[in-house]
Amino acid sequence: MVAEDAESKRHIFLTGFMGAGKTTVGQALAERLGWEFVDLDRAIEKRVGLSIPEIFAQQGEDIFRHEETRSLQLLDDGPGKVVATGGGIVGREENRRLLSRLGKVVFLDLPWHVLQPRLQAQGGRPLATGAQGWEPVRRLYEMRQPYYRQADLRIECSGLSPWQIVTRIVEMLNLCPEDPA
Ligand SMILES: Nc1ncnc2c1ncn2[C@@H]1O[C@H](COP(=O)(O)OP(=O)(O)OP(=O)(O)O)[C@@H](O)[C@H]1O
Ligand SMILES: O=C(O)C1=C[C@@H](O)[C@@H](O)[C@H](O)C1
Ligand SMILES: [Mg+2]
Repeated sequence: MVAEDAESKRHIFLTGFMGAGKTTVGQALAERLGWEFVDLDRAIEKRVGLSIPEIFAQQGEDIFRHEETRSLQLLDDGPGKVVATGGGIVGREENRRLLSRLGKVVFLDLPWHVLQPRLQAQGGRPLATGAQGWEPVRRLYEMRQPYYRQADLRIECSGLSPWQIVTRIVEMLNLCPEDPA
């Protein structure tokens, strides 16, 4: 059992829907802080030896979700890391407990009308292909909002560059106030 003290809450987790900028902002935040960056989706792909679309197609979503929880449990005891999570990580209660126990959770909040074109342009996400139209994806977005909103910090990202978002996170979490952006 990990104690819920400042020492155990060392990581910074970026959460938010698919396409919200977790990877982009996470990399920039890690660079700004000089911390290691971890992308949980990439960590799962490496451990399983398959891409996320392959895991969903060959093993199913349940196995993917199991691996997702595992990837949180496997975050080691080393120094704080900036962690970009998968868009669905907030779906499991166990994950939500792990996130808040292990670090500060930052929700990158964007309205659906900004996210949808990004998802359409990029493709490659099993739960957001648009193959059944975009309404089921929008519903998933809406369903997850209350869970994302349990974060320690919510950043309204509309109209902000990744670097501006990073500056806001650093300021709001008081991460290195002596170091100007
Ligand atoms: N603040 C921003 N302003 C404009 N475009 C952005 C911003 N942040 C990210 N993007 C762009 O949005 C797209 C999605 O970003 P990114 O891959 O970082 O999101 P994500 O939340 O990690 O998505 P997922 O993990 O679901 O694939 C990319 O094309 C990225 O360049
Ligand atoms: O929102 C989701 O459920 C997902 C988001 C991606 O980051 C991946 O974790 C996977 O494609 C599932
Ligand atoms: Mg990502």
